[in-house]
Amino acid sequence: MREQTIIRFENVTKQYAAHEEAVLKDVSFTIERGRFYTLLGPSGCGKTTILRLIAGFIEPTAGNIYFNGKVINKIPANERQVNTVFQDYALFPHLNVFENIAFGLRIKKMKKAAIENKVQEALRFVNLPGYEQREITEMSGGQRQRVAIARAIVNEPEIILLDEPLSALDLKLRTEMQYELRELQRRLGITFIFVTHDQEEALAMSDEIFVLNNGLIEQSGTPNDIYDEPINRFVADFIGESNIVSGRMREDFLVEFAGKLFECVDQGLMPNEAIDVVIRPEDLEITVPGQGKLQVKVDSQLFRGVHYEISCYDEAGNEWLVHSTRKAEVGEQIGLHFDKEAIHVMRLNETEEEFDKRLESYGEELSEGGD
Ligand SMILES: Nc1ncnc2c1ncn2[C@@H]1O[C@H](COP(=O)(O)OP(=O)(O)OP(=O)(O)O)[C@@H](O)[C@H]1O
Repeated sequence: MREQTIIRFENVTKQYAAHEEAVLKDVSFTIERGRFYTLLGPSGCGKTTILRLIAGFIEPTAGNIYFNGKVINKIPANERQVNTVFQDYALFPHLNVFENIAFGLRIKKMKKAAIENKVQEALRFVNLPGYEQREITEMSGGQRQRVAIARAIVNEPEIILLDEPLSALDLKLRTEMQYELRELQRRLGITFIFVTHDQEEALAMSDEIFVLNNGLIEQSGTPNDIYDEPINRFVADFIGESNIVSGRMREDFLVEFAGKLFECVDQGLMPNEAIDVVIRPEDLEITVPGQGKLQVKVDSQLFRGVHYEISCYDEAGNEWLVHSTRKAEVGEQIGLHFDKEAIHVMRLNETEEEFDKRLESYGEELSEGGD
């Protein structure tokens, strides 16, 4: 049986020039076969560098990259079972759709009839049957995107790398292509590694997300894990809109912020430990003044189509962003209610490993408590 792990990075560092700072710093992770991964992070954090290392366009400065259990640091790109879909698609403008897709197969000297079959199959996969003779210049952005994907899948790679492939498309087409790509990955069962700096795209598409910052993986996990339990301020801020305030853990299940004490579900921290607290805007509910857990004054309001985005301030001077279907008036005093589960306590400078252990210990205590 084939191993489930397809790619493994072991303490990989990449430095482009000897005197410059490393752009990847001692990074380790595994990629499992047949899943959809997203590398998410701000510009320059090292996403494309990871793709290039997997594709074989560059070599690590230190550490090892494994493919199906074997070190591949020095294996050239053309000998890897990996294909890349680039941001600008990198299609050949002087070749028609058929020839663009057939290109890699011709290089491999595949027989004409086999090429014909494979190209037709790839075109069916990306919903472009009948487009063989079209010129690339006569295709729309979304269609070019599909040709680029067909060109990657026709080689039957074990992994497809996608470097911001949707960034050139308008919002509507982009959303359509997100569905299409996700669906295509499920049907093909090939491992996809997708790069984006758009957190909504990452949440919508991925089985697993790696959040990168400054050459390090800050957190990895399912979209739900990362959205619901961000490990630190950076991740909480990067993934969706958040209210992040400084606080102190008074004792297990009791946290202090905005000058008050609140019941929470977190435990295992030091008494009086300084922490950050995250509450998502959609977890705050507007109540009449005097009720709710926090008293705030509305500072501004924006209509966002589905909800109002309301910015308010508490008496301690913290800003709170609220997503609500209820309208508020600028200057109005309102109360804010939230459940204790909506409070996410983040330890300052906690590593991902420590964070996972802490979460696991909650799980164990809960199940013990339930017995
Ligand atoms: N060939 C190179 N030589 C020197 N520095 C490089 C080279 N390629 C990338 N870098 C630098 O390495 C860092 C990481 O680049 P990388 O392209 O991996 O980031 P990224 O997260 O993909 O960013 P973006 O979203 O802007 O594409 C950046 O600071 C970049 O300037």
